[in-house]
Amino acid sequence: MITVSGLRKVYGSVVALDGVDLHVGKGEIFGVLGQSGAGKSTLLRCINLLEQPTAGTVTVDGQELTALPERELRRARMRIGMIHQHFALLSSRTVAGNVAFPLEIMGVPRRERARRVGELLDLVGLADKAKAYPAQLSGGQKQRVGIARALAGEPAVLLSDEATSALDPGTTQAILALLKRLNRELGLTILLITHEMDVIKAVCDSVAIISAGRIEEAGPIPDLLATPGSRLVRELFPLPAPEPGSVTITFTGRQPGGTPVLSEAVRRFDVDIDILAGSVETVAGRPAGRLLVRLTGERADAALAYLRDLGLLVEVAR
Ligand SMILES: Nc1ncnc2c1ncn2[C@@H]1O[C@H](COP(=O)(O)OP(=O)(O)OP(=O)(O)O)[C@@H](O)[C@H]1O
Repeated sequence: MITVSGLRKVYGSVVALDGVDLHVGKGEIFGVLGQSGAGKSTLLRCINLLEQPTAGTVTVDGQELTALPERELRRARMRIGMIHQHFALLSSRTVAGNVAFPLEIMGVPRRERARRVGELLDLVGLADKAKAYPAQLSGGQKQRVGIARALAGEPAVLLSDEATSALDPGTTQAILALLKRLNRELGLTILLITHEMDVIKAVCDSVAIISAGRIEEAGPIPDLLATPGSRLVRELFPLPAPEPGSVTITFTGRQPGGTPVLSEAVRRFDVDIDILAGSVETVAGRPAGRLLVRLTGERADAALAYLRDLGLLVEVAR
């Protein structure tokens, strides 16, 4: 749905994007994770061509935006919704007026506009706030208005620029749940940028980690969880450096659910497992995590092979 190839953006002597390749599949929630200054906002602005890339191409929904003349680009941009960290609402307009704004620009007739605004406010759970002004809303409600407005043009993709960074943790989870629901119910493709791992954990199917204008690693989260040495895994589940002979076991979310795999290994192979450190969390709706253990017993190697067969990533420190 979104393909970015060889994207470069240079501001004077600053290389903000240094050859970025990215592919976001239809119906995916794709997260770009990176620290401040990594190039996330520049990437998002280059994807909807608010910023002209120095080099490279951007294709959205089959249309190469970097090849379009300005007039066609304006039309194509209407199919790209965007939500912002600080909501970017018009303070002099009501909630309904804010959501109606893009429809006015598109020339949608008044009655049709009113109908669409009603539907969109229903969709985001704000039907009772149509006549309120932004100043009368909570942060979470303002972001719901932002989302309704972004959906007005029936976009193929929604870009989210740190949309939950200004919200408290509870409100963040509610907004992420709303995005997930829109993704599922409307088949909406969402590309979000964030510096928060919690956002990635809560809703993303795929992730790209960006650092100094380059993509360090990218892919579906279950694939990255199963990749030895993955930076995502190291950041999600930090562990102390393993001593020689100790074993790092990564639960990739792919092992059969409901099986207590470690106690099963202990029983079957008559080994002892000493857990030295670990963390397990729900990632993309599945339990995943890492344990640092010491495994002892005559059949320790067979126990490790058994765990590998179950889809766990097992690494023995040398
Ligand atoms: N308009 C600009 N002019 C000059 N340099 C810029 C401009 N916009 C961004 N940069 C530089 O490009 C680099 C990437 O910035 P960008 O805003 O994309 O990072 P970011 O990952 O979004 O950071 P943050 O999370 O702090 O917003 C930074 O070094 C920044 O200073």
